Amino acid sequence: MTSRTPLPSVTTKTDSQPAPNGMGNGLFATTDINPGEDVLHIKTPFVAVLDSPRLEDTCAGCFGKRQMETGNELKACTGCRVVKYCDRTCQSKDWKFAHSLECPIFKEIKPRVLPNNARALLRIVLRTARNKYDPEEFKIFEGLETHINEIAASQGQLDRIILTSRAVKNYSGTDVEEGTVSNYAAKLDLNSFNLTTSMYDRIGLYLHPYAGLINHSCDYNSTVGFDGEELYVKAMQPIKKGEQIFISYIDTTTPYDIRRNELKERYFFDCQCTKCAKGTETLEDRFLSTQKDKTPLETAEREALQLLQTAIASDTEPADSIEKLEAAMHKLHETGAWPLIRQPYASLRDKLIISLLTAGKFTRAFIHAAIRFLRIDPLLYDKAHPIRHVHAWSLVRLTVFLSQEGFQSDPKDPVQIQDFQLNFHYLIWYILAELTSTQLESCTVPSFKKLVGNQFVQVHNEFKANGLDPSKNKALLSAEWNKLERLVDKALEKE
Ligand SMILES: C[S@@+](CC[C@H](N)C(=O)[O-])C[C@H]1O[C@@H](n2cnc3c(N)ncnc32)[C@H](O)[C@@H]1O
Repeated sequence: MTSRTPLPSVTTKTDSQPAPNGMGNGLFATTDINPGEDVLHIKTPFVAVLDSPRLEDTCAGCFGKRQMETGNELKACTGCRVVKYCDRTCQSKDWKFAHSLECPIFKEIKPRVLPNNARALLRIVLRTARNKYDPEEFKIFEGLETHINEIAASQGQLDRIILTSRAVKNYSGTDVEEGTVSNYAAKLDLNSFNLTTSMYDRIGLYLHPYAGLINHSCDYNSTVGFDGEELYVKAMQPIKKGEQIFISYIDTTTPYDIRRNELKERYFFDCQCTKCAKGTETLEDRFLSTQKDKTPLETAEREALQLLQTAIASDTEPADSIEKLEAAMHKLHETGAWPLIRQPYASLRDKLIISLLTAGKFTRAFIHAAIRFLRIDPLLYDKAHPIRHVHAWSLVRLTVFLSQEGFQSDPKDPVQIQDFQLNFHYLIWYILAELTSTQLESCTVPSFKKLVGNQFVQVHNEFKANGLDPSKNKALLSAEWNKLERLVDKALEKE
């Protein structure tokens, strides 16, 4: 049963109610919800804007969704030349939504480009002045939490909000009072989401007041994803009628203290979820040994984090990043007590895979993607979690690439892939078959599911054209799988 709220763009199986334990309001299931089902689907944002670096390479109308399908080269808006679009369809949609109002302002202040939060605030103010918001939606927006008292106590954030609001008030010429604009800015800070592609890469920020009502738990039951401008909140576990919907505001794979500090600093609350109730007893906090003296571990962590900082600095060359990330991972590994899944180890590997791809080191990227797929993700993420599916997909893409382009192993690779005599085609089929068979319960968004489904059909048809059907050859598939397991084990021995 899907119900419609009185809000025009919202379809949901929830309603909003006061939540227990001082959480303010929250969303609660109005029916039982199965894993993979939509808890909430929002067609049109209240506001969504691209991060400044993405203005260059992402369509401001479809946020990359149509762009991926059409492959069109983006064209800059001829008025302001700040935002770009796939074509007239994307341009005219955004023009009607808000760009007609902001375009003359962007043009006037060029070459300066406002940062993402100021552009979002400007859109809210301009749309409000033109009565472009649905009154019910706006009422929920006005009721959203701001934590203005806590913000007032942290001078840095207050100063930033005041400066942004003042600038937006001036540029927009609105007669809304500066205090009200600041209140909107505080709401935006607290309640906005990372706008992501259907592959879960961040591209901007997004706000819808109804989605802003969802509270956090480190032991969350739902996840958020975007397909263009559409937001999907999907159930990751079975949710019973009356249960509260929880998402994660932060990376919940980090240890207890880090999670709690982040929630306190950014969202001003002490998390009381079931995971935090277990304190430092959960997987995320565990070391491999119980040595009493933690100094060597703390030193290794500090040094690894320093290396990470320099590795991700914008002026670091990919080859240099790779060296630093590998050195950081080695430092943690060397302690003999740091599990692969304990942060920052797992996220160092994520960043390493990206740097290896950028540097064209595809064989090593494949090895680390396989380690992540087999040894890390199953422990860190629920099987319906979109991150798991996206990582599996990137392993598929890498395997396809190696199988089509051929490869030459790098002597620096922890193992030489050719020694394992992998049959890439069967591996690709196997991972895609797994991904496809779990699509229904997975929390990924429709475009992602379509991409995976199409690729599987294509790969399966190629096998069929050669008179083969991998689903009938379980022994061969399992032999390939064992080879991959061995490759991963050997690579980890060398880490
Ligand atoms: C995005 S808002 C969520 C909606 C909010 N409850 C409201 O009524 O507007 C985030 C704020 O909700 C509250 N909140 C969310 N999750 C919480 C939790 N697990 N424990 C306590 N407060 C929470 C905090 O005040 C937090 O700053």
